[in-house]
Formats: sequence, structure tokens, C-alpha cells
Amino acid sequence: MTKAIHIHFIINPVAGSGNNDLRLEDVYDIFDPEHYEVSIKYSEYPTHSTILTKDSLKEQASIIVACGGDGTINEIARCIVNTPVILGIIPMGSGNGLASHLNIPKNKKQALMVIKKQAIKKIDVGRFNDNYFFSNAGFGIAAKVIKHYQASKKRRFYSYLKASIKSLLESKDDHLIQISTNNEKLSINPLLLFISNSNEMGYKVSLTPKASLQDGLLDIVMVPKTNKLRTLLFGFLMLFKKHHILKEVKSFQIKNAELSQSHEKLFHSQIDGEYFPINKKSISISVMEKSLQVIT
Ligand SMILES: Nc1ncnc2c1ncn2[C@@H]1O[C@H](COP(=O)(O)OP(=O)(O)OP(=O)(O)O)[C@@H](O)[C@H]1O
Repeated sequence: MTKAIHIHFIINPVAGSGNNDLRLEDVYDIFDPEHYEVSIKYSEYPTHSTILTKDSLKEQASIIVACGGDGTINEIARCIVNTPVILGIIPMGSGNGLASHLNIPKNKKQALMVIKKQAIKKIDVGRFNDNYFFSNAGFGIAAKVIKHYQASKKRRFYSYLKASIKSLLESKDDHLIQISTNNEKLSINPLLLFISNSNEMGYKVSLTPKASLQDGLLDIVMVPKTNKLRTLLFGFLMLFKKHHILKEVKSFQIKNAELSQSHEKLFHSQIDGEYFPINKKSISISVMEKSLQVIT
């Protein structure tokens, strides 16, 4: 008798519009119980998915399926970078940036069928000091929007738009960030400093439409603080992926970068759509080429 494949589903019940679940019968309709051993787990609080994933690794899971959005994917995938364990995704989040880049259907049954086929892609992973990002990380308004969005408690496009406008209009504090990359030293008081592995932030919005998950590079978009009118114009153009026509918008690719602040210790940042303040003088960013196996 061949050994059963252990496939574990970790569900974030509150991602997206909430009430997420998965019925064991529906999974066994697609994954025949003779060949698959299925386990379904629910996260009960933020970061719980990481603990559940570590348990699944001890339980010999060879496929772990993240059922949620980019935040849930991060909590799970960070445990399986550079391991033979494969990540599956059932998009249940609000923005679902990474799943959308990978063309994973939102319909549960269709997403299960994709997982069953097991077409595996090795994707790049972003490193942010000792943390990973799979979709994107950012500073300036990218972090503020997430802070306001999380405070609004509702995970919908409208809340995201509201948080974006609020952040665009209140950007008055100055944080000069120095960046060493590609043999260059840059300095910016950022309206936005965005570092992306994938080509979508979620809700089909993209600051880096040409980014690839397999090119061994991270795509950067840098916008210095500017006046309110140009700030709003930037926000508007971004919705149509036309922000690059503004002369102050700089886009380039990197393999690694060192970020530092001379006067301020706290970096307000976001990683994969979750607010992530860092109390360090510097941040190292790099790409780890093709170090996560994902079913697409
Ligand atoms: N039971 C729970 N109660 C409260 N928060 C939880 C629970 N389980 C997970 N979380 C947290 O929910 C947050 C949001 O998850 P996730 O990013 O997957 O959804 P989303 O924000 O709706 O989607 P996206 O990031 O794609 O827009 C994560 O920070 C995660 O830690």
C-alpha cells in the first residue's frame, strides 16, 4: 500500500468578509481518503497560524494550504521557506494579492482542484531583517494605510480606499530614510517606499505591474513627499496603474538593499498587508531566489 499524502488546511476564519470554513466531506470529495490524509485547522488569534503550521510539520504534513489572505499566507509560508513542504492557497482574504498574481481561483472547489493537480512553482521570497515577505513590504504611506485599515476593523475595498485617502492627506511627519542599493546611496523622505515580490497588492491594484515572482529580483517604487494635490493625483493614477507617468515616481529592481534612519529608531512598515513597526536603526532587505514551493 502506498503511503497517504498528508495535506493540512489552515483556515483564518476572520480573513476577508469572515465566517470562513471548509467541510471535511467537500475536501474528501476531491482528495480520495485512500491516498490523502486530511486535517483542517482554524486559527483562533493573530499569529496562531504559525503555531498550527509548526504542529503540522511535526505531524508530517507534506502540503499545507493557507486559507486566507496575504497575512495568513505569510504566517504559514514563513515556516516552510527552503523546505520540501509545499504551500497551497485557497484565497479567503480581502485583497488576496499573491493568490491573484498566481491566478488561483477564489471559488473553493476550483481552488481545491488546482491543489489536487499539484503543479508546483518555485517562487522568490523577500527577506526583511529576520522576517519574510511573499507579496510586498513598505514604508511611509504603505504602512500608514495598513495601520488605519486595521483600525477600521472592516476588511473591504471601501475601508482600504478610506484608509488610503486619510493617510494621503495626513502625511506631515518627516522621516528621512537612507537606502544603499545597486552601488548607489539614495536618500528619501518617503510619501511611499514600496518593495514588492509580486505584481499585485490586492483588489487588482498594483504599484509594480511588471514584477515577477521568479526573476530573482524585488521591484521598488519610491515616491518622495510632495504637495497634497500631487499626492492625491498619485493615489488616483495608482488605481489605473499609471502612477509611473509622474516624474517624482522612481521604479527600479534590486537584489538587496540596506535602509537606515539617522534620527529615528522606529521604522513604520508593513509586511504582506500587516502593520509592522520595527525598532531598529537599520533594515536589510534581500531576495531569496525560488525558495518557496507553491501549487498554482
Ligand atoms: N481567529 C482570529 N481572530 C482574529 N484575527 C485573526 C484570527 N486568525 C487570524 N487572524 C489575523 O487576521 C489577519 C488578517 O488575515 P489575512 O491577511 O489573511 O486577511 P485579509 O487582511 O482579509 O486579506 P488580505 O491580506 O489578502 O487583504 C492576520 O493578521 C491574522 O493574524
